[in-house]
Amino acid sequence: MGHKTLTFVTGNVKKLEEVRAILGHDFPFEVVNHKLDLPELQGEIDEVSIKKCQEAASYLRKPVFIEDTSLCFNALSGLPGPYIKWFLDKIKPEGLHKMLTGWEDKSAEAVCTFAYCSGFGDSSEVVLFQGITKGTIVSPRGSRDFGWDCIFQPEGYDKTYGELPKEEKNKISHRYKALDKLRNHFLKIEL
Ligand SMILES: O=c1[nH]c(=O)c2ncn([C@@H]3O[C@H](COP(=O)(O)OP(=O)(O)OP(=O)(O)O)[C@@H](O)[C@H]3O)c2[nH]1
Ligand SMILES: [Mg+2]
Repeated sequence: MGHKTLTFVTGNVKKLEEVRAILGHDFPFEVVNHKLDLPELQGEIDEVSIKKCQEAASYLRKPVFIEDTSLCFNALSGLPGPYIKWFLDKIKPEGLHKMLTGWEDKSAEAVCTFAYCSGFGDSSEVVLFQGITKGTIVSPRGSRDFGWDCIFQPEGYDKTYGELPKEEKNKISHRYKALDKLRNHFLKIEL
């Protein structure tokens, strides 16, 4: 069991750190990282993840999994959504918070979608594992180590992801919820 591997294609070291921490030592597959900055199609969350996964699998010519993270503002009908990376790059956490000035509704959803492709080629089937954590967009507080953590305050908490200890975030996060589904899937199937 211990020698089975799963290839996780991501260029984001913070994601990789969280994935390893959340899956922990009990997960019977070794997660091997392949660092690749993949082209990302525009569209709805599921579509973006499916294409990203097929792209990675056909490039590496082997089964892989990828992850795509969206931050969806309810007042903006789900935007920035899968485009959060570019918004964050250009306007930083402060700008993201300011985007909601003028809107009473500051609620948001952090959406994590893992996609696994067991073959390669354009028609290969892709399985999705999605986790959603609801929260509120607040002015930046806490660690700026990772993306927009400092402006996302999960529902039921008075701290942002950036203020919570890593172990706490990893128990309630969008990524944790998605990985829980992925874990159950891989525990059930024989690779
Ligand atoms: O504060 C955060 N807490 C998180 O839990 C989190 N997860 C992702 N992100 C950021 O949101 C964008 C997603 O874009 P994204 O999914 O395309 O990622 P990426 O391009 O960095 O890596 P990858 O596509 O190679 O895997 C990128 O800016 C990520 O840094 C997070 N920020
Ligand atoms: Mg990306």
